[in-house]
Parts: sequence; C-alpha cells; structure tokens
Amino acid sequence: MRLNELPVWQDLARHHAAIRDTHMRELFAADPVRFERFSLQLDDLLLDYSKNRITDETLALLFRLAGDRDVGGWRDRMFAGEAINVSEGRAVLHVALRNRTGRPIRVAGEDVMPGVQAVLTQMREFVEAVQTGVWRGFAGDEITDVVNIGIGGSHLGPEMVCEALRPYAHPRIRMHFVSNIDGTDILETLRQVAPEQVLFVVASKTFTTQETLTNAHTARAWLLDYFGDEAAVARHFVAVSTNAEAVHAFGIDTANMFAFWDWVGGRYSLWSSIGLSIALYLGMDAFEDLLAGAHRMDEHFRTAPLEASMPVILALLGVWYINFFGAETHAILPYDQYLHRFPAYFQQGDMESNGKHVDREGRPVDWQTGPVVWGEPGTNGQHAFYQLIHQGTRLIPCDFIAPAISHNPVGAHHDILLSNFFAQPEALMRGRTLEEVREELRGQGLPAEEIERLARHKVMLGNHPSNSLMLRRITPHALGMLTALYEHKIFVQGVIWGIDSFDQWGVELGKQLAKAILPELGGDAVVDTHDSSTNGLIAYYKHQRATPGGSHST
Ligand SMILES: O=P(O)(O)OC[C@H]1O[C@H](O)[C@H](O)[C@@H](O)[C@@H]1O
Repeated sequence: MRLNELPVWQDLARHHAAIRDTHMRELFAADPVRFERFSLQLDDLLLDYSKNRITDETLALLFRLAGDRDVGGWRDRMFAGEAINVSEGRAVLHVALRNRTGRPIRVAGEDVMPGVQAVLTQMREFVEAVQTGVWRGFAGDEITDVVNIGIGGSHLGPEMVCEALRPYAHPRIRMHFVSNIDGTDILETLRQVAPEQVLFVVASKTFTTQETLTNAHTARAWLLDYFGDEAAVARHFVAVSTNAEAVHAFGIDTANMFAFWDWVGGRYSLWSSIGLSIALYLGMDAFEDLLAGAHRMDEHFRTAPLEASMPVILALLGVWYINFFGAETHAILPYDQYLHRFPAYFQQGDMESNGKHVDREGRPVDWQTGPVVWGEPGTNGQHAFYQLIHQGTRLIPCDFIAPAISHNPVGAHHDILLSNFFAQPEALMRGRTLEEVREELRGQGLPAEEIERLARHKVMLGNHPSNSLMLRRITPHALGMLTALYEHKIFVQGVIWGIDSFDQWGVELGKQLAKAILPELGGDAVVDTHDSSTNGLIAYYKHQRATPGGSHST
C-alpha cells in the first residue's frame, strides 16, 4: 500500500486537524514532567524533544507509521549489506566503515571488514609518517600544510569535522580545502602554502569530477613549475578514490592511493579514506574515536526499540511537520563556533539524499519528501534571520545543538552563549500574548493609545517547535555520535517516504549541459543552440570578454 493510502496516514491527518491549534504552553502547563517524558539520553548526548507539537497520541501514531513502513526491516537490510540503493544496485554500508566490533558485514557474500581494516592500517602508517616528519617533501622538508582537493561529499565531511575538532589539531599542520572550480579557490590557497611543505590530498570517489580534476591539475602544474621534476608529484600528492585506473592516469602512483568502495555514498564517505585529511590534521587516534562515536550511534539505532531510538524520533518529528503541518524547511542551529559547517554538511547530507520525486519503484510520490535544510551558528543567526522564525508566517522546525563545556572557556562567554541556547527555544515555544505585551508596555509607563499602537507588532504567537541537543563537549567521539544520528534520521525519513535516499541523479543534467556548453564558449561565434535566455547570457559573456575595459552596450 502506498504511504498516503495507509490507514495510519489518514489517522495522522485526522489527529493533526484535532491538535493543530493546541498550544505547547498548554501542553507544558498540563504536564509537569513533559521534559522527562519527551527526552532521551544516550551516554553524554541529550535529546530534548518536548518542545514539539506532539502528545502521546501523536507519538503512538508516528511509531505505528514507522512500523507500517517497516523501518526496522529496512534498517536491518542496510546493516546486512543488501542493495538498498535500488537505482544504482548498491549496498549502503557506511556503517561498516565504523564497525569497531569486527562483526562480519557481507556484500554479495564477501566480508568487507578485512578490507576496511587494511585501509585504516594504511592510513595510520601514512598519517603517522607525515605527523612525525618521517614523510618529507621532495626537497626534504616536513609537511606543514595539507590541501584537500575535493567537492561535495569529498569536501564537506572532512571540512566539517576538521573545523569542529580544531582543538585536537596537530600543532604543525594547517588544513586547507579547495572545492570550487572558480580559479579563485585554488589560487588563493596556493598563495598561502609553500611547494616544499605542502601535501595535496586529491579526494574523489569517482576520480572523474571536473572541478576536482581541474583543481588537481592546476596544483600539479604549480608544483612542477617550481620543482621542474615529475618525481616531486609522488612526495606531494596522494589520492583517495574508488577508481585506481583514473588515479594512475592522473599521474599519482597507486602506492599513494587510499581506496574505498562503491557501497560508500559520497555524502556518507567521511568515515572512509575520504577522512584522510581529517586524520592528517587531527591524528589517527582522533579519527578512530570519531568512528567509535558513530559506531555507538549505529549500535543504538540497530538495537533500540523504535520508541526509544533517537534517529527514529527525530525522523518522525520531521515527517510530522513536513507532511502534516506543511513545513518546507528545517533549520540546524549549532551554538558552537567550531560546528559552523555542520548545517552546510547536512544540507548536502539531507537534501541530496531525500530530494526525490519518485519512490523506489519509480512512481511519482504524492507527498512531500526532504525539506530545505539550512542554518548558521548561534548566536549569529539570532541577529539575522530568527525574526522570521519567531514572527514570520511559516512554520520552521529547528534543531538547537550545544556543548555543555566549551573548548575555550573565557570569562562569561559560554554562560552567555548557553543562556541564548536555552532562551531561543523557550521563546519559540512560549511566544508572547497580547495581554503580556500590554502589561509590559504599561509597566514602561506608556500612554494607552501608544500601547495599542505597538502591542500587536510585539505579539509572538509561539508554538514554534524545536529539538534541543546537548553534548558534554565536542569531542571526536561525541561528534561521531551526533553525525551518525543525523545520517540515520535521514535514512528513516527516506524509508517512510519510500524513496531511494542513496542516489543523486538530479545533479547529472546540469553537468551534461555544462559539458555541451564549454566548447561553445571558445571563439566569438554566436551561440544559438539553446533557449533565448541561455543564448542571451552566453552572448553577454562573450561580448564582455571580448571588450577591453568593458562596455555599456551589448
Ligand atoms: O567524490 P566525487 O566522485 O568527486 O564526487 C563529488 C560529489 O559530486 C557529485 O556530483 C555528487 O553530487 C556528490 O554526491 C559527490 O559527493
């Protein structure tokens, strides 16, 4: 039966109509232990989901939905290495990369764990050689700068983790990321590094990605221009890929290649050798702690009943807002400067996974799928876009994330930060009634007509849902748990919606069209092979390019 034909779907729709107008203020007033009932702790990770527009009945229906969609079965099939990425016929096994138990995980009958372990050993040897200065550049210098050249999943994960765990960084190593095809990205980075001391990590699952290969070629030419000797490449370039042939063709010795496998999706690959940059920056022990944290969450997801499963609860709350309240977006708001790339990381993680318009069988879905994911660190966002969340016309579910202990305790900073982390969800939930506003303005001694003129602008309806996630501290282990939590949330939502969360065909058409356009950009011939808009834009480009000093006429 299709999702929206399920009786539980209809029951949820009826239940939504019944409680749509219930205010969370009332729910909190009626239940002094709402927090205890609607929060969950796993080791040091606390999830408070009590500030959601839910009752016991809501949760019971949502768990029934999860059961009817066979979330447990799909989860088990993922862990068992079945080809649940149906459109590509691939297993989905990022969980194997962080399987710290050594429990065999098989793909087509073959245990993948020995291969995973072998690459981890190869990574450790290399990372230790670089960090201790045994690995030297072509001129005999220690490596001081690592440049990760990769895009999408081969960029965002390593960057998010390196930024999040900067307090653990090796004192000698600086980390750089080059992703954009805009030449500015590579050139600005090359200006900051010395050829003798730089190590380029060319990270690409397919090793065919235009941006990455173009940036890598530019870096290679820059290095050769300096050393004038091809032999330098082997001391300054390593590759991370599933495609040994293409790595070889690029001119990188496959002895300097770190492998992974097609059952690792790009946006789930930071746990694989794509994490080499993470390990070079933070050390292999920290990288393995990160894996262990993710494994802790995997085990929770694999074994906890649905009703006590953090990823399942987050996923179902998302479904509740997206499919029944019509929420279009979801905000991720970390109250931690080091987590500043966490929203961008899960923008790819979520939107590339669940931005799908057909189900696994290729039939159009008649329900909304993945939300627009966005966010910035607090408190910056408070002074920028929170106004719309508080008083705009849209419902925007938010996840607030904060560590209890800062890596940089200085003065009152962390208490001030956390007072905001506590206050924003409270304000979103409570709001401020007309009567409360009037009273406040009366207290300020304003005249009656002034109070009436202002009061309605100051009313905040409240009833805006949020989750609060607290960690003790952002350690590699804790970050591993947190990241795996969101990954599994995305997985569960994909199962509920009946879509393939592990392909990304939607990115292909633009790539193909760019390939067709690139040769048309050579010379000054008029291009008329496209729609008038595309032709017009190309004409503008060619004209500007050909006009020294610019011109006002086209
Ligand atoms: O690692 P690569 O093969 O270079 O792929 C890099 C990225 O580009 C693709 O277009 C996909 O949209 C991403 O999922 C992928 O992570």
